[in-house]
Amino acid sequence: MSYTNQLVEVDGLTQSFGGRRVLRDLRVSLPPGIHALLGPNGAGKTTLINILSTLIRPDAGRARVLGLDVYADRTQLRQKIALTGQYAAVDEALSGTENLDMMGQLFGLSRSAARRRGGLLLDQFGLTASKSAKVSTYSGGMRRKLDIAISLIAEPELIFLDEPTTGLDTRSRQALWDEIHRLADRGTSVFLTTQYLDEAEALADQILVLDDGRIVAEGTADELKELVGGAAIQLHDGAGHLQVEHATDGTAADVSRTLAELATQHPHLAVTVRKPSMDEVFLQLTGQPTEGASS
Ligand SMILES: Nc1ncnc2c1ncn2[C@@H]1O[C@H](COP(=O)(O)OP(=O)(O)OP(=O)(O)O)[C@@H](O)[C@H]1O
Repeated sequence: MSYTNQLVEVDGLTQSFGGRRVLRDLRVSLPPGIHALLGPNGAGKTTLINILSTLIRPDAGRARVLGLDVYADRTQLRQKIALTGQYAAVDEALSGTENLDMMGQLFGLSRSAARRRGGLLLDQFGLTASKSAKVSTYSGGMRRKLDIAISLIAEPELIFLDEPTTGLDTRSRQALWDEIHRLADRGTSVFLTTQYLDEAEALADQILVLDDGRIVAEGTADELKELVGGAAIQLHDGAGHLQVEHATDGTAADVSRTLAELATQHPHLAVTVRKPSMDEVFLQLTGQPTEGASS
């Protein structure tokens, strides 16, 4: 297998904790870009992100990120990636600005560049008013935002975001989405886990669905929707009960031909063209609704 140019290459990756298999013989190959890992609670998402970001040594199999082995080349790899979700980088005794200054300079930015970019990130995440206060006085949400800002300061080649918007307010969530798009435009790849399907759909080029330690589906949001069946024409009675469902490829020609047939048989039923939502896709693939499912 050639590992050149791939962002992530995983082959036969297996991980167990206390005799329980959490990842099962994973095979994944991802080009640079934005990738979302979706899965229900306990599916193994954090375990996979921890292996790819060098925090855990896998039991068996190979994993390469940016062409580097996650264990053998971990020192080199750590200089090219950033990981959020653990608050590990945040120093409680320093202010928000000081944390960003320090991490920016650790990643090789000049003092003035670190201060400038740090100021921008503090502003984007709504932390400007608290920038001089010690982090020990921050709320949980504020720490989370600062953790994300810190990981974005050096514009790494690849950033891992473990459920980055869980618990964030709408403004910060939007700020993070904007920042992810901006980073991607500048060539930084993103690998994120999320329970929000709209987030995966809005951000990711490719979505991996992980269930019980296995990748059960992979593709763009549209490709995943195709997997659970394409569009359908539905006819409802006056009480809103579904009476007839007819598959369609969704094209105008097919919809109009099908409707012409249905109209003669059921002239008084109401027509809807239904497309599967990402929530339905997720439910069908994993058998579980998502926490973030809105419908
Ligand atoms: N260090 C560990 N020791 C023992 N069991 C672990 C360890 N880390 C994870 N597990 C178990 O492995 C399984 C997968 O956990 P993981 O955190 O990877 O799932 P997840 O998909 O990220 O879930 P969530 O969405 O709830 O965060 C869980 O059953 C968890 O309890």
